[in-house]
Amino acid sequence: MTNSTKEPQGPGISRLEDDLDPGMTTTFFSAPHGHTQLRRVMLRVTSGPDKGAQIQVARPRITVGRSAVNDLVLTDTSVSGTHLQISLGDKRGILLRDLESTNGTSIGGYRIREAYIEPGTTISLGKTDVSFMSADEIEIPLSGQDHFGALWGASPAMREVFAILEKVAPTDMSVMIGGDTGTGKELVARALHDESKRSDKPFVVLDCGSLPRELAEAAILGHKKGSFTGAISDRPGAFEEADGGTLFLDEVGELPLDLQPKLLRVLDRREVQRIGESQVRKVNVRVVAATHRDLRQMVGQGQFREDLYFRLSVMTVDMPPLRDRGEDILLLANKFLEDFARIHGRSLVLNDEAKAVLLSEPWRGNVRQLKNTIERAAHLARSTSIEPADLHLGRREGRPAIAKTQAEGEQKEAGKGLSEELYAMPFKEAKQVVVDDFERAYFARLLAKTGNNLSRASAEAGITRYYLRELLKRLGMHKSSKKKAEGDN
Ligand SMILES: Nc1ncnc2c1ncn2[C@@H]1O[C@H](COP(=O)(O)OP(=O)(O)OP(=O)(O)O)[C@@H](O)[C@H]1O
Repeated sequence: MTNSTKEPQGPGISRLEDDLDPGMTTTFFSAPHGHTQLRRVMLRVTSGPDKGAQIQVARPRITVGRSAVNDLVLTDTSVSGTHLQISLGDKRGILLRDLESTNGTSIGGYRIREAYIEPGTTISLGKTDVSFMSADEIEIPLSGQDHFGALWGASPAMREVFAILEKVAPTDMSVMIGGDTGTGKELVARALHDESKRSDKPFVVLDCGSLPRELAEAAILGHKKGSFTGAISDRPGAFEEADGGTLFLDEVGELPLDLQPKLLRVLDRREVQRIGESQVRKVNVRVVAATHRDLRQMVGQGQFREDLYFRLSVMTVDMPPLRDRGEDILLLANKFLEDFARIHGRSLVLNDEAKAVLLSEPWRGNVRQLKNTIERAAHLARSTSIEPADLHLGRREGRPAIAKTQAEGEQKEAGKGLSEELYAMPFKEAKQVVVDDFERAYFARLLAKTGNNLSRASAEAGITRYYLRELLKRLGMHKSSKKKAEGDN
């Protein structure tokens, strides 16, 4: 049994590469100009109900399990939907990870949660043994460009993404964009639209993560006046609004399970029926979706519909984290300084020490965090040169406490209770520390009060939902609010 006809995924997807085997995608290592290395891996089932089955794949993450979304699909009933994952993108080696399977994953009789493995390792799952074997390395071309739309990057990982986007953009293919927060998923969706023949038609964003459950269906399908409480006028849904153009389903993994068949129906039939209406309206929409979650794992765990997954993932692009593409850090930082100069009329450069600090950061918040860091530093810099102190990095551990005590009444006297350390800092830096802390506390309380409902929270705060979402993202509070909201629903 092989699943080599499965839709390929990840950067370097071979679907468009005639010279590569189907199912092949890439893992990149430092490479000569114009090409990147792929490592093709072979898995062979050596015992169990599927004995003899084997696959050859070359993609950054390979999964094994019973669901059809896996690269190696097993029929063994003691194996979980998505049982285990093998990651080739980790610089430290080939990482095997059990995906919280019911019956566990073992090597040499020892149950493991995570382990680095070598070719030749036998992995046991359920009643099945799978031999992990190495295979040959091949090369695929990289884009000659260092940007695609507003997306910049010169690393092989980004050039590989650009090469895929250049080919996919002019088509009507559905694209699923994966990757951590702040890696540029929304920018990819916009660029795909801008570079397509639909560019003069609408680009509509539907953030599935912040849609209140009771309004989600109407947001997708639209509604007729009076069809439910609050439906005060006829309204088109996202598909109608995007007609002729592109609909970007952001955080699609957060879409409630019971709504997923409705979305699938619209995608299959290319028509919508507004809530409360019998009329059917034709729509011509290209769908691009994004998620920071592992959708294949969600499918395996029954949290996301398999048919919808395949419908949305005709092509999959995984955005590499910034920590894996050090070459891009200074390029992006300089781009953000150019943007700053254009907007504020002030040209700044990074001094050598500041560059070294940037290169040593782990960038957990990815490009968004880098952008915020550079913008803040540009505002704080006292000369035309940005110094390490302006970057405010490495302060997290030793960050000054804002208040020594928050006791009632003590705040009446201006500044009473503020840490002495703040007074020792330059004014702008101190103010930023205080404002950051205030914003975090304010929005934490607001989200708790409104049950993480962004629409209600923005109304209470007197700001737009879009602005609230941007603020929460900047403060690193966006995802947690979504997760909580999901639990509430
Ligand atoms: N390659 C890039 N070049 C230039 N700017 C980038 C790049 N990647 C991300 N950015 C900038 O970083 C910020 C975050 O990007 P974006 O919102 O697209 O990320 P995301 O992956 O969609 O994040 P989230 O999952 O949190 O919604 C934006 O301001 C965007 O313009």
